[in-house]
Amino acid sequence: MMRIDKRKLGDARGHFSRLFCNQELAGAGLDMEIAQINHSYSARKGTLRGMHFQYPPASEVKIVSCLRGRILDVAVDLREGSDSFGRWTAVELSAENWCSLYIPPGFAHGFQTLEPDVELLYLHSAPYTPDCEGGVNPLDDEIGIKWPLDVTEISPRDQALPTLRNLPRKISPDAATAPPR
Ligand SMILES: Cc1cn([C@H]2C[C@H](O)[C@@H](COP(=O)(O)OP(=O)(O)O[C@H]3O[C@H](C)C(=O)[C@H](O)[C@H]3O)O2)c(=O)[nH]c1=O
Repeated sequence: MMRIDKRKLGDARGHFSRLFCNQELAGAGLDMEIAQINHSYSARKGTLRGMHFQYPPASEVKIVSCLRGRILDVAVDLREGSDSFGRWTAVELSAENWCSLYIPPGFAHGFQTLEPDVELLYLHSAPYTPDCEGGVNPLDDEIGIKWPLDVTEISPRDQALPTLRNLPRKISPDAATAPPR
């Protein structure tokens, strides 16, 4: 995983920044072609979304940016055979810090809003493929994500996601990623 610190080019009018550049990413050894861009809005502080991923052949890179408000963004390593399998890591993303998170294939992604009225932008390297959708429970004690706030909103689907030990299958890191276009 990588935190991307985007440059804000400011002047008297405000600022400008580059949200995505595959040339710059390639320069940092990160490979990404955009297949889909998603935008989510969460009204309440404490909203929990996740932990989501897609199985091969639609496993995907995600680059997540917080355009409004502030979140704790979390990823869990689900790659079969990984030394950090089942471990989570978190980064605070906000409109203020203007950082993005690069999440490679094989990681589940989720977040909790730390303010009301949060908007997120997702860049995906694979299209939404319902047959490849996967998820792991964000409240699984075995993973032990330390969410900072009491959960105020969570979808029934996310509440019912399997725990780590009940995942139907792991994600083979060398399996095909985004389907051929
Ligand atoms: C991703 C997607 C979803 N949908 C449908 C499926 C559901 O009926 C509805 C909301 O999807 P979902 O409940 O998965 O939305 P979130 O819980 O906000 O999931 C999102 O937030 C978590 C943290 C992520 O990492 C996911 O990539 C991202 O999809 O939109 C579509 O129609 N097209 C799409 O591309």
